[in-house]
Amino acid sequence: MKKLGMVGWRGMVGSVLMQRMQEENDFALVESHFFSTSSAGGPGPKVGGKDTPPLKDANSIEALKAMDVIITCQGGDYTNEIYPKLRASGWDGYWIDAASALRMKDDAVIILDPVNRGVIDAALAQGVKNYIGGNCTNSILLMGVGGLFREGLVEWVSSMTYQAASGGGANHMRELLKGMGVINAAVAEELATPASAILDIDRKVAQSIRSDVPTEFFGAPLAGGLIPWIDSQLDNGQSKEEWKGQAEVNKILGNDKPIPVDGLCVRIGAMRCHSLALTLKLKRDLPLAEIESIIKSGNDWVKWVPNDKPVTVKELTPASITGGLKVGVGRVRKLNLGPEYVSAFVIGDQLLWGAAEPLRRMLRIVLGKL
Ligand SMILES: NC(=O)C1=CN([C@@H]2O[C@H](COP(=O)(O)OP(=O)(O)OC[C@H]3O[C@@H](n4cnc5c(N)ncnc54)[C@H](OP(=O)(O)O)[C@@H]3O)[C@@H](O)[C@H]2O)C=CC1
Ligand SMILES: N[C@@H](CC(=O)OP(=O)(O)O)C(=O)O
Repeated sequence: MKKLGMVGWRGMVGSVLMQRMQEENDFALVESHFFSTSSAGGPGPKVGGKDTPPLKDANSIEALKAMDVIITCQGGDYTNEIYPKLRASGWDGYWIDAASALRMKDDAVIILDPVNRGVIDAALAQGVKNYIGGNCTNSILLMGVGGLFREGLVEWVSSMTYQAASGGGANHMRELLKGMGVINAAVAEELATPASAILDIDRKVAQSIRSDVPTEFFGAPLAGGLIPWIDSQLDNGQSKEEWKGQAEVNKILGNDKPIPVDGLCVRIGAMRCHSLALTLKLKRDLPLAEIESIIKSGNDWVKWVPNDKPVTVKELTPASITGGLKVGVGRVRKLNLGPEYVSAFVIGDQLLWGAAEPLRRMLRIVLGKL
């Protein structure tokens, strides 16, 4: 049995990964070893109802070297610190990583197997050993409308995003909820009094958002608002998150000639569903029915939502999508811009296909079980 080292398994992404691996019985396929950066020697997690050996030191190159496969959700700082030392020590195992640190390296593949299994298989055949999960927004984009890319139909795509708090991490999710509570508390009395004036409520809410909603993690109030910037600022005016769109989508697809992908990335007050409002310029004027069938054929997780109001407001929402593997695709229609211009709204749980799911599937691919 191959030895699997799990690093970062108790963080937010790692916990979702652990849950999925237990659901799919992945641990039965490997001899698993759990690592920690902070509590080596402490008790390991229960897997399949059984205890695991004490935690190993995630900073020990010797301990890591004994693994055949390492999956890490520990973050980019850990990868930057440990990965080069591990390779320099002669380790030749498979490194499967949720962090962005190695994504654009020449010796790494961005993994999203329902979309780029061919790219992954070719890399495995060439002996590539580094397999990195994609940026959540781009993985959801491709899980949603990957069929159109597969058919070579996309000339360019503009992607305007609505990204959940979980993309920042657990503390960001907590900050959003605290902020919601602060706003509610500021007007609780008025809300309990039906006759109270709505403009008085609105004034108090605005005051509360400006002064009292916590901003420690997001740097600006998110509850009751939005933040039109995600990640750092680049010299060309893009945010880093926006830059990743074109860079990662084309690397995932293995394109020699890049398809332009760009748009604005916006943080909103959803918990863990990222959404994207897309404008796609297609290379041809296709009937809507054909576009629908190509999108549906993209992969088994596409949840097609017809462009009708009642079903859209019920099914194409975070409330419907959160916690599941289905990626909703709807609001597909021709735009006034011309017959090749098509809109789509894509929504997915960013901790599943956006983070954890491609990692556990890559383990199975390495093991020859998928
Ligand atoms: N958040 C996201 O949406 C996405 C994140 N990623 C990547 O995954 C990385 C990990 O992200 P995320 O899971 O959000 O990070 P977390 O902050 O939740 O977890 C990272 C590590 O923090 C340590 N830790 C310290 N205190 C606690 C605690 N109270 N509870 C749990 N863990 C604790 C754990 O390490 P230890 O056990 O060693 O102490 C844990 O593995 C990111 O840096 C990013 O590179 C990728 C895609 C999406
Ligand atoms: N940046 C994403 C989350 C994330 O972790 O992305 P990446 O894996 O590319 O660093 C967000 O905030 O929604």
